[in-house]
Amino acid sequence: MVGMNELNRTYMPINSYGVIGDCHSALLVAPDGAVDWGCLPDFDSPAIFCRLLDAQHGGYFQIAPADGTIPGSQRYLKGSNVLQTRFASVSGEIVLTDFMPVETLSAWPYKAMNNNTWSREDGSCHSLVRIVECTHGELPVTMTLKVTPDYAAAPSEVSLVPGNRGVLISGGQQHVGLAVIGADLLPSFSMNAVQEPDEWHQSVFVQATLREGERLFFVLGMGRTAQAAQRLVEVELPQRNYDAELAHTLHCWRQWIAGCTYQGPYIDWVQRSALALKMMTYAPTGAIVAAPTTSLPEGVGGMRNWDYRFTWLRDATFTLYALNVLGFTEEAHAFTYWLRNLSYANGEDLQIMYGIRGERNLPEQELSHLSGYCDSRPVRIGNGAADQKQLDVFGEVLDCIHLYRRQGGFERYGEKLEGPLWNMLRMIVDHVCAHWQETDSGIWEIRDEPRHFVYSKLMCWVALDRGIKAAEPLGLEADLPRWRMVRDQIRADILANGYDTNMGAFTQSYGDTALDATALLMPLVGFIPPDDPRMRSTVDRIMERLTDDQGFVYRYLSTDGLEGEEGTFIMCTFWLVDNLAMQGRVMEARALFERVLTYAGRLGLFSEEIDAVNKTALGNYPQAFTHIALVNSAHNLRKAEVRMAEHHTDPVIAAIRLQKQDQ
Ligand SMILES: OC[C@H]1O[C@H](O[C@H]2O[C@H](CO)[C@@H](O)[C@H](O)[C@H]2O)[C@H](O)[C@@H](O)[C@@H]1O
Repeated sequence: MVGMNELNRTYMPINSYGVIGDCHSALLVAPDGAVDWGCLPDFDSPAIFCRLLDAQHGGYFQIAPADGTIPGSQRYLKGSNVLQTRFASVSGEIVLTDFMPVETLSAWPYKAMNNNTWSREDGSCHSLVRIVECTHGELPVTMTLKVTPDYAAAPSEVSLVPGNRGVLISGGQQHVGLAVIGADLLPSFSMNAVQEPDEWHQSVFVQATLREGERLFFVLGMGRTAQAAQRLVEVELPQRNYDAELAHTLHCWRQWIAGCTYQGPYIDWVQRSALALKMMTYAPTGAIVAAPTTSLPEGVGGMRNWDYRFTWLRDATFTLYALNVLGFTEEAHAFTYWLRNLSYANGEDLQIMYGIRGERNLPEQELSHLSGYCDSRPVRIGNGAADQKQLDVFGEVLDCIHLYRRQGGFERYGEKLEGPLWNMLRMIVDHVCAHWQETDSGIWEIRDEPRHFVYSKLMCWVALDRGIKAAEPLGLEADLPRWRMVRDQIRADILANGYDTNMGAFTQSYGDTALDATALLMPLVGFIPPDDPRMRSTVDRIMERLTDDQGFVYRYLSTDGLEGEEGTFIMCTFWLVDNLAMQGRVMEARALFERVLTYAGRLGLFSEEIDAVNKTALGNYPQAFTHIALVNSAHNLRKAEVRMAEHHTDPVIAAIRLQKQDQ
């Protein structure tokens, strides 16, 4: 019998998914107990579960009541990325606990750039643990496992391990082992494999009735070879103690989040964001992905579908900035190692993004055999943006190292900025001096003619500014007179060419009247005071002309060389929150911030964009950019509220206000 949950299942809202990870990869788990997205063992491995991108052909791994009408509700165990899905009915309740075990969440020590998850000698590695337990009454349970290796492009061979001990599946270069533990104690247990209509894949079904207190463990691992997968299922996985691994994994996440220094309102949101960001770090090398998914559309049915399972210098340094704000520095330490080990000959040669092991070659391909999330084609893997010139990334790298240095990061780990890292930064600043006047593709990676983007110039200014601020006090080798001169030139250039006096706003690019949300970053990077009249009117113009009916911000509305439309960009809305807060418009800022929060999924996770018409989540998920900006906005709101309270003349009222904010 096939459970109802497998029938007629199409697409779930993007932000309805729970996400679990082990800092090597992350999986998306739907509230009906189905893992619909999974690239194992690493973020950039080919997906073995991709029902998220093709409801008919993509693989998935579901554990749920046989009665598919029983709804599941998800929550994270407090302070962790361990996910629980509860299914309750009149006859009984089952609880599904999903996690990827971690030995440590310390970002240190990693091994080398060419390192990956295949770290054990026998070629086995990290795993997905799914524990299903009946907590009262009794309930028939179904497990369905459909592995579709290589993004469902490779056929697979399935074999059941005798004695109901598990399943082995091989296809393409991927070898999966599923160990089933506890079947021998359940007389009702049955397991069988059924050919799928596509003839390429088989699905494995388990049926069992669980009574109160009874449990089944399903543990999925990857082997480097078919033999390694077999050894996993027959020898290694059954020997492990999953209660102990769950306790240890919980302890690791809770110990990590306990390091969060943020105190203030929205703490649960901030901590969930921090936990999501940490999940996007790749422990073996210190890299950080922009999101663990590919091709979740920026417009449903459209072609704006991109692969985010890579490390953009921009996204990664923004992530570290947010983690730094929260008091986490180890991740920045690990990232500086990744950065230092990138291969490049000079500034020209430095890419804007790399693979998680520093790979330079990320060819963009379309997977035409997948229909895409809600028919949003094409599904892409790889990302052509890797070959673009984007001059802003230099400023982002310098700014991130600047904050890390100011927060004592180098001293904390007994390191110095001098040496290979400074050589790299100096090379970057010199490169900026030589190239800041050029056009580029900008932060939004437009696929159109390069332009003189104001934001790119702004971040060139930041690169110079932070370079000077590091070199001056530390006496580091630098062409300071040139750096100071170029910094001033860029500033004058932006003010002369990037501000439209008729419109009263900083523009997207020189000689253009289009607006761009990145203008909101100008006060945040210290280029201009937040209450400068030019900044105030820019904020007003953005609120008038670059927002939807909820006041959410589009990144731009100008052409970008791509077809189709997209939603409002959540990170940009948070930048507006920051600007309002910094201008003292704290009530407006808080209202906007709270309105955005209503668009999170039930677990507090966000994708990249919001559909202005249907009010649904769009884009890759969970998206680092959004969670970074949420953290920064909570922090900026708190600072603005403290400032307001301090300036209130009546100390009693000020104290009451502050107390209220802390509740
Ligand atoms: O809009 C077109 C571009 O969209 C993607 O880029 C966006 O995501 C990146 C990762 O988060 C981010 O760094 C960039 O600022 C965003 O615009 C896509 O990766 C690009 O290939 C595409 O051209």
